[in-house]
Order: sequence, then C-alpha cells, then structure tokens
Amino acid sequence: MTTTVHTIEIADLSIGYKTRNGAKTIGHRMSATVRGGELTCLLGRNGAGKSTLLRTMAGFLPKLSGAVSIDGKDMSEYSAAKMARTVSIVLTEKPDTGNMTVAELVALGRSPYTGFWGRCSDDDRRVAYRAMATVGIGELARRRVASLSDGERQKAMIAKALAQQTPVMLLDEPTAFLDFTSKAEVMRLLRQISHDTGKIVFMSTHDLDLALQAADTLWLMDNGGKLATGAPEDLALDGRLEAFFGHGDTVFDTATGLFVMNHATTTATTVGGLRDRRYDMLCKALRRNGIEPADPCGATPEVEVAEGGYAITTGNGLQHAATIAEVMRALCRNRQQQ
Ligand SMILES: Nc1ncnc2c1ncn2[C@@H]1O[C@H](COP(=O)(O)OP(=O)(O)OP(=O)(O)O)[C@@H](O)[C@H]1O
Repeated sequence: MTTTVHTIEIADLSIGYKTRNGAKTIGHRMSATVRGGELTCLLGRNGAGKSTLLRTMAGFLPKLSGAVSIDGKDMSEYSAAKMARTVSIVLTEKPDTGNMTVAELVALGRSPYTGFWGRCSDDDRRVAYRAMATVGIGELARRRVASLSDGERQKAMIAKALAQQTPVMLLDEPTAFLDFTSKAEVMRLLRQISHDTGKIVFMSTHDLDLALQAADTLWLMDNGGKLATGAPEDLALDGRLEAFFGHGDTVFDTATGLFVMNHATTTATTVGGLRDRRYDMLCKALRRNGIEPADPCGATPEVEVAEGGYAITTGNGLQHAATIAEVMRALCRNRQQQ
C-alpha cells in the first residue's frame, strides 16, 4: 500500500511587502519542499524573513511572485473554507481570549467544521479533548486562558491547531519565551506529532541547539533571502551549517553535532589519576579557562584525580580540592603568584 506524503512546494517564490513605490523584497526566488511526517525547522537571524515566509505560506500575505502549492495544487485554487481545513497556524502574538477557558479556546479550532453558528457537536468536543490530551494539558481544560503561563498557553495554541485537524501545521516561533525544559518539551511534541500523524509541521525558531537535535529537515534563511535546506547532518557535512551559524569563536563540533564556544588555550597543565567522569569534566573546565590538559608522561601530574577529590601539586606544595571549582581557584592563585 502506498501512502501519499503531504507536501508544500514553493517554486521561484519571492516574498515581501507591497509599498507605495513598488515592493520590498525579503526573500528572492526561493524553491524548496516541506514534507509531511517530518519536523521542519526554519532558522535565520532576526529580520531574515521567517515570519514573512510563514505568513505567505499560510496565505495571510500575498506573495510577490512565484508559486506555493499544497499537495500539488496551487494555493490560489484553495477556497477560504478549504484553506481553513488544510492549514492551521500558531503565531507568537498573545491571543485576545477575553474570559475564555482553555477548552473553549481549543474548541475554536473546530470552527472550519461547525457551520454558521459555530455550535460544537459531541464529536467536535471529543476532537478538542483528544487534542488537549495529546499536548498534555487535559487538566487545564477549565482554566481561564488569561491565567496560563506562557508555556501552558503555547501548548493550548498547539492543541487548538491540532483540533483543527489540518494536514499542515505552521508555527511561528512556538518555543519563544519558554524555559529550556518547556522548549525541549514543545519541540519533542511537535516532532512526535509530525512522525505519528504524517502532518506537515513547519516551525520557525531561534533555538538552534534544539532544532539540530529534533528537526528532520532544516531550512536556513539568510538575510539576503536565500534558502539552504537539508537534514542537519547533510548541512553539517557540506559546510553550509558552519557557514551559516559559525561566527568567531563559535564553531561547529562534529562530535556532538552542535555549535560550541571554542576557547583558545594559552597554557597547559598536566592531569593524571583516575579516568572517570570527573577527569572528563576537569579537562572541560580547564579548556573553558584557556588551559590545555596535558599528559604527565609518568611524572607527577599538576592535578591528579584521586578517590574523594583532587590533588594539586604546584609551587605552593600539595593541596587538596573537593570540587573542580576549588581546583580552578588553586591553579589561578598559583598562576597569579608566578
Ligand atoms: N508589514 C511590513 N511592511 C514592511 N516591512 C516589513 C513588514 N513586516 C516585516 N517587515 C520587514 O521584513 C523583514 C523580515 O521580517 P520578518 O518578521 O519576516 O523576519 P523574521 O525572520 O521573522 O525576524 P525575527 O527573527 O526577528 O522574528 C524585516 O526587515 C522587517 O522589518
């Protein structure tokens, strides 16, 4: 059995804003495809045009030229009603929800199906409750939206989009303003939704580290409106990721597949003793402080990882440290005295 994969294809698409003197072009002749069943993250610096692209793909903003097609059909052929059943969008702005409860907000996602008076059937309510359960906010159903934390409200907005039951979900910075754990949770949830349902989940974000770990496909949009797309690993291998985000001492670390701060080391210290996790962490702390850990080659190391702590041998004699912080302070003191 073959299953059709949902797609949004942009072809020679130029985006931007019509002005009195013509047009302000933000993205120029971009071509790429978003596929269903994958989490696609759109990354770019402030002002690159991520929101402009998302809004154009949602049909909220007219394109300047080129084409956007959803499942092979040009977007202009979709009626407003068909669009509402095809594309849901989650924006960053706080929704004006008045006194609404979470359940009422999520049920609004059913409006493309509820007819003129917007009355929810039992089936519509079931869909809304299922969406809240998927996002993990079932217990918030009766809470006023205005009383939610940023993370809870963001999840409610994702549940509303899910309740809309569209094959396409577009999200503009759904992880903005969230704490690190909530960011990771929302990203994981969106990845799961795309994989489990085959939906297109296309989101913009500034959370590079999380996107590198969660996205199946990245779209990198530069401030000249050019686009590079691919799996994070392919973009790493061909150098485009590093070219895009590498900057000064921030370099791409192929071992972890993440960007790291590169600390230039200006001096060295010999490290020996037990090769456990403390050894690795000690080496990390030394490098972070510009000190290269070196092999003592059989001699007494300056720092030895021992049972229950660290032994430091310097010009001041032998000292003991219980933590890496104490080792670093002892080494610094010694260097200042030299
Ligand atoms: N209504 C508008 N009219 C004219 N220019 C606009 C309009 N809205 C946005 N812009 C400009 O378009 C460019 C792209 O803006 P956009 O909001 O799409 O960028 P972004 O990548 O989403 O940025 P950020 O990461 O800061 O949210 C910016 O230079 C912005 O000033």
